[in-house]
Amino acid sequence: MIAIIGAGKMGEALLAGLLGTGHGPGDVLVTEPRAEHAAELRERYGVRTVPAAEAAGADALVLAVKPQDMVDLLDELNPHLGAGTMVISVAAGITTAVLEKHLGDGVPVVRAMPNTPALVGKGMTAVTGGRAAGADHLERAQELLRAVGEVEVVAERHMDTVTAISGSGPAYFYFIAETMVEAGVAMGMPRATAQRLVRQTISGASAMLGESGEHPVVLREAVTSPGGTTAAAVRELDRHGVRTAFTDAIEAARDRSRALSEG
Ligand SMILES: NC(=O)C1=CN([C@@H]2O[C@H](COP(=O)(O)OP(=O)(O)OC[C@H]3O[C@@H](n4cnc5c(N)ncnc54)[C@H](O)[C@@H]3O)[C@@H](O)[C@H]2O)C=CC1
Ligand SMILES: O=C(O)[C@@H]1CCC=N1
Repeated sequence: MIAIIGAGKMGEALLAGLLGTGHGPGDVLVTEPRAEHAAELRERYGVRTVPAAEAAGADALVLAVKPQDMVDLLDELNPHLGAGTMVISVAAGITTAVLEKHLGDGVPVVRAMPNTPALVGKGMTAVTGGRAAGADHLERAQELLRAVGEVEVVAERHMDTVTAISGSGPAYFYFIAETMVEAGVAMGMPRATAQRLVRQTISGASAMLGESGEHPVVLREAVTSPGGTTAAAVRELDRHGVRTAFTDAIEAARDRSRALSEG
């Protein structure tokens, strides 16, 4: 039995991803304190919603509450944990040391950082194991998360960078998409047309990146005709320091993830 505690944006994406890839609604318990949302989840997915103390007996607990709510939740779960229950936290910044401190040293914990494309089975998750997590626990966590996309095992020191790159990463693409749509509208294009062009362009570009195995520079060069339109656009991006802005943004996300571990 898998229990998802906190079915907000990320918890629900994992729930939907798991149910879409072979897990039945009877295999998953959900804890969600917002009563109205809990009712929607029961209706939409056919899962059972239960209090945290009951969910704590599942074989694998996936904790998807906000980092700021995590310590209270860990303290609430601690007395109810089943023997051998593995705990997977997806919270940004919450270290395996914090999880162990509040759950007990012998509890196998895995810190994971997924992203919302898990909802459509295209997630990217990085995982790292705590002190009591053996190879079998890490394998079980990977197997569970592979249901919603790809999984990479990383050293814990990289987890804040993972959060900044793949955890928050989808938002950067939506930001670009939003900007491209608005640019089209500003130039007089009907909004629906701009949205269609941008949606298919970004999903086509992503598919090429994913399927070709080419470095992004090679793919960008193939679009950049000598003396043409793309070169003119890229020159403007460079003039405005967009590369530096992106690097600074990703560093800010990494630093925020670090700060969240300090409470
Ligand atoms: N949204 C994203 O793209 C990603 C989020 N995460 C992590 O997932 C966690 C949740 O983030 P979001 O889903 O964006 O936030 P959210 O605010 O949408 O979801 C949090 C959920 O937890 C519930 N909750 C609060 N206290 C609870 C408790 N004591 N027991 C059970 N449920 C409780 C809330 O009602 C809410 O549904 C965060 O720790 C975040 O760092 C990780 C990767 C990506
Ligand atoms: O914004 C956040 O804090 C979470 C973690 C990664 C993506 N969303």
